[in-house]
Amino acid sequence: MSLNPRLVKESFSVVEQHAERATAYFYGRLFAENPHLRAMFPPAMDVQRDRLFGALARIVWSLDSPDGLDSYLSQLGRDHRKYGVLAEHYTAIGNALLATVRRFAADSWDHEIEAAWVSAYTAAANSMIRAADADVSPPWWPADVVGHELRHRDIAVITLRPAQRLPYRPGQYVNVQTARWPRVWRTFSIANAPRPDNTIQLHVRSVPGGWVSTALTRHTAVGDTVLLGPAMGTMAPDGQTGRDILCVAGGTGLAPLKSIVEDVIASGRRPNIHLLYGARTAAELYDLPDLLRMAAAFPSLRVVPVVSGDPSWAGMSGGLPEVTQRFQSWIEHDVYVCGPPAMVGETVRRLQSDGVPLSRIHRDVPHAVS
Ligand SMILES: NC(=O)C1=CN([C@@H]2O[C@H](COP(=O)(O)OP(=O)(O)OC[C@H]3O[C@@H](n4cnc5c(N)ncnc54)[C@H](O)[C@@H]3O)[C@@H](O)[C@H]2O)C=CC1
Repeated sequence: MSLNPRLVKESFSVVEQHAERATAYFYGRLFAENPHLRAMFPPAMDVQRDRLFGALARIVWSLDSPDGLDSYLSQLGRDHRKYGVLAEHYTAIGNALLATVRRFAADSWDHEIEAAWVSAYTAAANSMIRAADADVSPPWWPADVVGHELRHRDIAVITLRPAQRLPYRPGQYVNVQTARWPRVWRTFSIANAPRPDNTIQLHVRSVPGGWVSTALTRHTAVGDTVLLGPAMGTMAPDGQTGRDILCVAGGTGLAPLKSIVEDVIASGRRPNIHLLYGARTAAELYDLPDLLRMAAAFPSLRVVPVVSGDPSWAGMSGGLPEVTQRFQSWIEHDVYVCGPPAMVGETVRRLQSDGVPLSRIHRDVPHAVS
């Protein structure tokens, strides 16, 4: 059976128009046919549904880029070990997925499309299973909370010490589970470059209705334990380019960029680094004192705090996408952008229209932080 990305993409673009109903149908079908699998999922399925569809969309639209797809599937396969997923579960999931796309793309469905989906799913599942089987690291890491600072009424900087070393690259994120909400995992970026004592820091804003973010900011203290999944994500710094660096950080989107900045500094290279760090109010610039200390120690780092909604702020004011354009040209820079999705999208659009090649702009795919 050969892969036929075009047929899979065409039929998926029809299913995408009914994303919400299709994911509800998928899980309904999966649990009706395999009731024992329900216990592997969290009680509330809303975020899980979005995640499934996001991952599926990313896989389908990358079918023509085998290298990127394979590394994504390998990460996904390794990450799924923390749910206790076994090879046989992929058959149940594949059956429910096929039933779902068949139903929602019914008008154009035929044997050829069915064969294209079966072969794409089989290849994807095999990549995930292979990566999971080959992984000798733990499926998850218990980590002690060794520091908890509430820096703003709903933003905490939390320091964790995993029981075993958790390997990661700067710019990556981890899934986190708290004792308060078993089986509910949410992603947060690691905010520091790897340290000799293995501690990692997370920047967490509690969002309305956010189970894990609220548990971490309001109901977690030094001495508690959380669980961490393996590190994921592709926004790693490219040490080879020798170019200067621009980082544009919105709110707690600062976390992965701080890790990248620390890593560049630790590498001994001294490119000029501009870090534009934006918040709505001055009080929400929760990490500014620390960033200013870093800038004082490393003159090649320039930190510019930017506030978008506080008339009493005497420093640079405005929205990050527009403020980014007030400086010199960034055409020769490597650029990293992280923060609320709309801010990231608009900043990238403006940089691109100013002539910064997309290949030098790094952003990670959005992930649920709640
Ligand atoms: N905590 C973490 O580890 C990570 C968080 N993120 C994401 O970063 C974001 C941080 O959110 P908050 O701290 O609540 O940020 P926020 O809503 O307080 O905004 C931070 C900055 O982004 C700007 N901004 C917000 N919405 C905008 C829009 N529509 N257009 C242009 N600019 C806009 C604001 O003006 C401000 O400068 C979340 O979306 C989160 O998912 C991303 C990666 C890691």
